[in-house]
Amino acid sequence: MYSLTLQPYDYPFRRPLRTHHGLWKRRQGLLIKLSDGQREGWGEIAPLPDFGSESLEAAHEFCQGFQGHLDDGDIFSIGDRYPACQFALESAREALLRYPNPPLQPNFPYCQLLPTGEAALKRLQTTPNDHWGPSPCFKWKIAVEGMQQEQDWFQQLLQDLPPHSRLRLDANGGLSQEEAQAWLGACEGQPVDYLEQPRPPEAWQDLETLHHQGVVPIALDESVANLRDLETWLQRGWSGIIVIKAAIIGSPRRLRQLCQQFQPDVVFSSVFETRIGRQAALHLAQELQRKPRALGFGVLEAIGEERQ
Ligand SMILES: O=C(O)CCC(=O)c1ccccc1C(=O)O
Ligand SMILES: [Mg+2]
Repeated sequence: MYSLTLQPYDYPFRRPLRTHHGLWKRRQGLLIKLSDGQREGWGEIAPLPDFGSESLEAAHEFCQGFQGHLDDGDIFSIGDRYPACQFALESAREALLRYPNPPLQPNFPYCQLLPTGEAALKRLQTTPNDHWGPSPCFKWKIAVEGMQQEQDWFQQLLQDLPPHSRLRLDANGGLSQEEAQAWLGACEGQPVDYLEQPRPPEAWQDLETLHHQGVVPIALDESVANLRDLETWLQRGWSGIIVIKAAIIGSPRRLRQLCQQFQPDVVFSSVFETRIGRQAALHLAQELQRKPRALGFGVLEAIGEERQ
């Protein structure tokens, strides 16, 4: 039996982030503490309803239902309607079992999220190259402004990248199939890791088509936001990249099982959680990410330092 304490948080980003889903200004979530009297473990509920997770309100109400006490059986029987709660409570339990918990730094580098639109160019132009390390990785959001404008900026961005950089483009499902084809054309021969979620999840055949063109790998993100969708894609034999937003995907235990069974090429990625959720996600990344790909946790410069 554990005691459960809930601590809501709400902090504004120093810089709001623009994506195809809109303007994002703050992060709200719920820190949870499990204690067994001797040891404690923290977890974080950082929902992303745009990606199909439960809302913060639903998660909060669900956790309040335990009235401060729960056991392993409760943790492992949380319904799939509460993926962020599954992640938070299971990872708090794992942190408790590891207690006292040494901070962990996996050896993978981070991919730096650039500001959206033209601001990315300014960021690169005003930052000394050596700030980014020897072989930097950057992510840039697209499908926010018009395509021609973005492709012009993209050409400039390629010029401005420090030597030996890699770039990831994330459309958040906002391109038409024709636009996605045009982006693949623009990326050909360029140092682009992948084009992330060019089409919305319902256009899954378009995503397969784009990936099989073989120009630049396609990464799924919104398409695999929960374990059921992830399993569907893996059973269908998806051979492209899979972005794992650990904080919203659901049960870490079931995620481990799927990764062991299918050995997918995964990249772990932030949902702008605090260091509590990030720590749990990085533990999973260390365990489950097979290729040494930059982790999608280079987000502090894009949104500003968390106020925790
Ligand atoms: O994945 C990364 O490199 C940065 C994180 C990121 O882009 C992101 C952060 C919060 C919510 C959605 C997304 C996204 O990948 O679409
Ligand atoms: Mg994405």
